[in-house]
Amino acid sequence: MVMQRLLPWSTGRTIFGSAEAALWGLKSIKRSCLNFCTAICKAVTYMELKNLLKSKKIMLIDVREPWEIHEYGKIPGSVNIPLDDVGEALQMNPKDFKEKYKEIKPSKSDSLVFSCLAGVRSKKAVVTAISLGFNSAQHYAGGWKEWATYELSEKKQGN
Ligand SMILES: O=S(=O)([O-])[S-]
Repeated sequence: MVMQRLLPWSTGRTIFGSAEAALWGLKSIKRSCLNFCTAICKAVTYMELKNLLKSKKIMLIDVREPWEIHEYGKIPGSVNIPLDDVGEALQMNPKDFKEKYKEIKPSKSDSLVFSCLAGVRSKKAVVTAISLGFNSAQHYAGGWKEWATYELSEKKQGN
């Protein structure tokens, strides 16, 4: 009798307890992912990117959508691979990559820098690239937004 009275309460508590545990688990996973991204996503500055581009030692991959590039412009020398295609592109065979992107496919030891508008998508691209073994992948957190601002002010100063 006592057990019967307790059962609904205890079942409810169990369900509630499980939901609470699941929620805590999800929050903890989210926190870990954010920490993971922050820890592994190395970022380059505007000046570092400029120097890297000059040295031709990197492949700069712009992960914005093609329409954004047509509409707003792009960092000279960048290759457009939209974020959703990054994983597939980095797993393509070199011949298909060359055919599709008109560039030599980077090797896992090559330096990759991802950029987007303001650093959100490029950070995700770094996580994808690193998960595929491109361990020196970095991103330009300032993105097109910062690049365009700096370039404009450099032009105004006549540099
Ligand atoms: O390009 S963005 O994802 O930073 S807005």
